[in-house]
Amino acid sequence: MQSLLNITHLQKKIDDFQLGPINLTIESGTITALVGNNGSGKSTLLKMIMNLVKPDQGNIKLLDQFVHGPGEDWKQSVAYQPQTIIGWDAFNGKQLKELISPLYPNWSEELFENMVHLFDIPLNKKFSKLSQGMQQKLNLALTIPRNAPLLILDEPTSFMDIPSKKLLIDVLVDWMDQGEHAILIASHQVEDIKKLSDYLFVLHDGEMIGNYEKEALTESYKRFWLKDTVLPSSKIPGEIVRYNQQLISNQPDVTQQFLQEQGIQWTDHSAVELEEIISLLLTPNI
Ligand SMILES: Nc1ncnc2c1ncn2[C@@H]1O[C@H](COP(=O)(O)OP(=O)(O)OP(=O)(O)O)[C@@H](O)[C@H]1O
Repeated sequence: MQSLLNITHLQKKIDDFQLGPINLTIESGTITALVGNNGSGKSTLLKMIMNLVKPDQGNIKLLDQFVHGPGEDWKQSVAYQPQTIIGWDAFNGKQLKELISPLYPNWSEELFENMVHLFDIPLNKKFSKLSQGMQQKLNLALTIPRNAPLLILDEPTSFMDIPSKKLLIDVLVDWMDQGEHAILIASHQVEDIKKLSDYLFVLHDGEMIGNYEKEALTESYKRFWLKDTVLPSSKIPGEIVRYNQQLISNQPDVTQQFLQEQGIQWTDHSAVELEEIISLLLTPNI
C-alpha cells in the first residue's frame, strides 16, 4: 500500500540544535499527534514537510513525490496551518476565503460555512483585529475545507477557549469520516492527543523518542502499589520510575515476575494516565 507521507533519515542542524534522524510513515485514515518538549523541533519538522525549511539529509515523500524535488504537485496533497500566519492582517475573512478557496480543487464551501457558523467567526473584520483565539478559528476554517489528503496542524488550539477546543475535535473526527484523510497535529493539549490521536510521534530535544500506537502505549504502562517493603537499590526490570511505595513499569509482566520471584508484595496495580506517560517519555533522564 502506498503511504501518504514517508520521511526517511531526515536531519537538520540549526546552530547547536540537532533534529533527527527522523523516520516516520503516515497512512491514510490515521491521526498522528506530534508531541515534544518546547524547542524539540516540532515546528521545524512540519516546516520541512512543507518545504519551508531545507533538510541537511534525508527524504520526505508525499504520495510518492519528493517534497524537496523539482516538482510542486505534492502541494495539492497537503493543507498546512502554521503557528503564525504572515500577510493576512489587512484582509477580512470573506476576502481571505475568496483568495484561498479557488486554489484548492476540493474546497468545501459547505464545511467552511459550517465552521464559520459553529465558531461564530466574524467574516467582515480584518484578520489583525481578531483575537488570537478567533484568528486560530478563522485559520482552521480556511485550512480544513481544502480537503487535502494530509492535514497538518501546528498547535491549532493554543489560544482557543475550552468549548471551542471540544468543537474542533468533533469537526476533525467528522472530517476524518468524510474521505481518505490523515492528520498530523503538533499539540501540547492532552485532551487533543487523548481524543484524536491513533499514534504519538514523540520528540525530545530534537531526538526521535518513538512513534507509538496510543492504545498499545497506554496499555504497556502499569503502576504497582507496593507493600511496605525495602526495594532493591538497583533498577527493577521494566522500572521507569519509583516514588515511595509506587513503581511505574513499561514491561509490567517482566516486573511482576521479578517482584514475585523476590517475594516483594504489592497490593494493587493500575493504569497510568497518558499525560503522565508523556511526561515520563519527555524526561528520559529521571
Ligand atoms: N529560524 C530559526 N533560527 C534559529 N533557530 C531556530 C529557528 N527556527 C527554529 N530554531 C531552533 O530550533 C529548535 C526547535 O524549534 P521549534 O520551533 O521547531 O521547536 P518546537 O518543538 O516547535 O517548540 P515549541 O513547543 O516551543 O513550539 C529551537 O532550538 C529553536 O531555537
